Amino acid sequence: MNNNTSQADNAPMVSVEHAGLRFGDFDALQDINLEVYQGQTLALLGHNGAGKSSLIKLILGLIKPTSGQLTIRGSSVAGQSVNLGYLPEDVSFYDKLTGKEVLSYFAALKGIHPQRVQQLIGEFELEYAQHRQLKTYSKGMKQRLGVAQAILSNPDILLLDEPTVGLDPQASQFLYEKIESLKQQGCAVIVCTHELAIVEQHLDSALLLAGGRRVGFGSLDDLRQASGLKTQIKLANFAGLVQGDTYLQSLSHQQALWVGADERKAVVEYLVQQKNCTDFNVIEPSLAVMYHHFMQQQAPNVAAVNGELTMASKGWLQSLQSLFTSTARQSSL
Ligand SMILES: Nc1ncnc2c1ncn2[C@@H]1O[C@H](COP(=O)(O)OP(=O)(O)OP(=O)(O)O)[C@@H](O)[C@H]1O
Repeated sequence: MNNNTSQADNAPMVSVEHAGLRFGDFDALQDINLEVYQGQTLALLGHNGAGKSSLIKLILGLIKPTSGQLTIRGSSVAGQSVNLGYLPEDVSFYDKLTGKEVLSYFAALKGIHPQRVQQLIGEFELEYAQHRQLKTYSKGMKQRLGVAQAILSNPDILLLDEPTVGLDPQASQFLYEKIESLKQQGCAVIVCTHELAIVEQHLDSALLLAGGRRVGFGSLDDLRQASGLKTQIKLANFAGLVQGDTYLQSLSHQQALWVGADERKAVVEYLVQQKNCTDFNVIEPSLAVMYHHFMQQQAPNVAAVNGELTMASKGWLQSLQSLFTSTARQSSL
């Protein structure tokens, strides 16, 4: 892993241009564009079936795009010699092996020194369980082992498919701390997740997918700008400040000010200049709020299922419809 070059003059580690992926007559991905740089984390977000895992498989070179192109450090995936680490969605190892045996097996496959195995067992706090069979491991222990396996070779690019699913908050935090330290060493991290609150604290950019299409891409600030969602500014002395101030009155609604991303800086500067404004709190739209905003923009294709918003592909909607029809038919018999 090389972290000597600065991000600014660096070529992207991963670049995807107008990539599409078809399974038969079904478009799993359409016109996807993204870039990920050294030392950055990209979050892949989207509803079930949006195409996140398919995109990860494209980047890994496990499947080929049916249109567009994908390059790793400027070379086509097929010709690249970059070091990739991967944690699949449903990580499962042979459960009669011990944790140490699993890591040693992968290290031997990749020609990695056994010392690295012992180092990772220590880093991932698995010393106490290293000689136990995996069938005795909890979900969190297996997940830690899975991430340790993914970073055995000090990868340049690390792809994690739902790494924190089923983990308690502390275990999730632990994994993201590991990801942060890999980023510091120059690793580009791509993480696919539904856990927006935690990934929001660690991402550099996010790609939002709906129905196989890109519906948002960029840093949190870029997404805020693109969404048009407003920032809330809560004033400790709301009435005292807003009364008689036509500028603040124009921004006020329900005991707070609401400002667009482009006017936020000016409003904050204005407030700082007000003598009786001693305390205010700026609340940006969260990643979760923006996620729902971008998904709802796809309203014609969105179906509410089990109380959750789910983007439905045409085929999926049709099968759901026929299921309802057949259930209705059965109940009327
Ligand atoms: N091998 C395949 N053949 C046909 N269709 C596939 C294949 N793999 C995936 N798909 C379809 O492509 C779409 C995207 O699937 P994918 O697994 O990438 O979604 P996802 O965003 O990772 O979903 P989840 O959040 O549920 O894991 C889905 O409609 C899925 O059924």
